[in-house]
Amino acid sequence: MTMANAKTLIVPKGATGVLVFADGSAVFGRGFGAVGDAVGELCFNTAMTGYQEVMTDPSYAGQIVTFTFPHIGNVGTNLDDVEADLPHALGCVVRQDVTEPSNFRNVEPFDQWMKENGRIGLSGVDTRALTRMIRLKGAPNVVIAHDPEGRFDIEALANKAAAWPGLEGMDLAIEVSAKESRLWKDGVWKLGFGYGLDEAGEERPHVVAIDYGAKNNIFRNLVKAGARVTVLPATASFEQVMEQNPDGVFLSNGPGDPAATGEYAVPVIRKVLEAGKPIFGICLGHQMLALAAGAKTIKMHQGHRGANHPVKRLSDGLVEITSMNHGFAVDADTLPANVKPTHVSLFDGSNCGIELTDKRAFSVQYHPEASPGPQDSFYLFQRFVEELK
Ligand SMILES: NC(=O)CC[C@H](N)C(=O)O
Repeated sequence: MTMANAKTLIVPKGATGVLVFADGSAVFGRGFGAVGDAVGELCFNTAMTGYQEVMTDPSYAGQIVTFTFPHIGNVGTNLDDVEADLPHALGCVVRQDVTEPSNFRNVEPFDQWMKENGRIGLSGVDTRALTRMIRLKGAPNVVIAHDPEGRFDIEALANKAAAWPGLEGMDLAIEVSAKESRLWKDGVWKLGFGYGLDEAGEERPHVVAIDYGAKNNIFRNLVKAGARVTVLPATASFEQVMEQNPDGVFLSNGPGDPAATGEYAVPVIRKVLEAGKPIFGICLGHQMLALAAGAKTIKMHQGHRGANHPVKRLSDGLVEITSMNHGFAVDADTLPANVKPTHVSLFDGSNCGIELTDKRAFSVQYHPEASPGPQDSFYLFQRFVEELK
């Protein structure tokens, strides 16, 4: 890993990719995937598996992911491990070069998949050193660039990184959300019985999900727990939500600053609460519920991204091993009297769950659908769907 100042920088021989920081420092390596450059926030993920799920999680919009696990791409890409149709992370930084895929499920090599989807990769980087740097200084704004000829104007790229306003104050949900309402069918078909009906032919409880950048596996889990799901765009009005005749409302995960998305989402959620409809939120959805209840969210120093985050359930002390991906958090000190904290991170004590004491609404900061535990947190989907029956 080479770091130097933009003015004195010489691109090392053989370097075809680079990460450029706003202060002009740079990390060189080998580019893969798409050619070009992209600007965003650099964050690290410590998960040892699931790179395709990470790359396709819409909550990574506006971000470049550096993986601490060295072997990324070695099982290629497939049609199952996707949280959305496209990768949403802008790019990724990895230790080892991407090798030929070796897996029976592989349909396309990782580097080719990245290229086809316009996503930039950088390999040959000491990603653990990069991670330590982020831990020390916080998540930086960077440009990732790939040029097979190794021609990089570092100063121009540094200026681009410096000019990017950063995730704070940025609403990205609006960009990645579904544009139209639709029925969620995938999981129901896979379970082998008709849409809307359960095994006994009974109507399933109807969950109306507000999509701020939802991961597909959340809907699969709602269906698995016994619900049928209608997905609405992030900007859906209270009237549009109620038109669907929901038994309950789900608030999805999503990218960007929750406070920015909250500007249009919170008034809708408050009305849903007043109407007495049960609510369940995950990640950004958790932050939305907290904001609607009157709490505040804050930007974290480095965020939580990985698949082994221990979370304590306060009701009985049970510890769940969870998957996380968030760079903002609900400020526990701002929770109003009618909001009870239900879960807490054992890494840093930050809030990981809430419940409203005067309404049927609860939410978690982590991802119960991602199942690293593996099933530690599925009870949340069951609890919500039972509530609706
Ligand atoms: N996964 C998510 O929903 C992330 C929520 C929010 N964008 C954050 O970074 O905190």
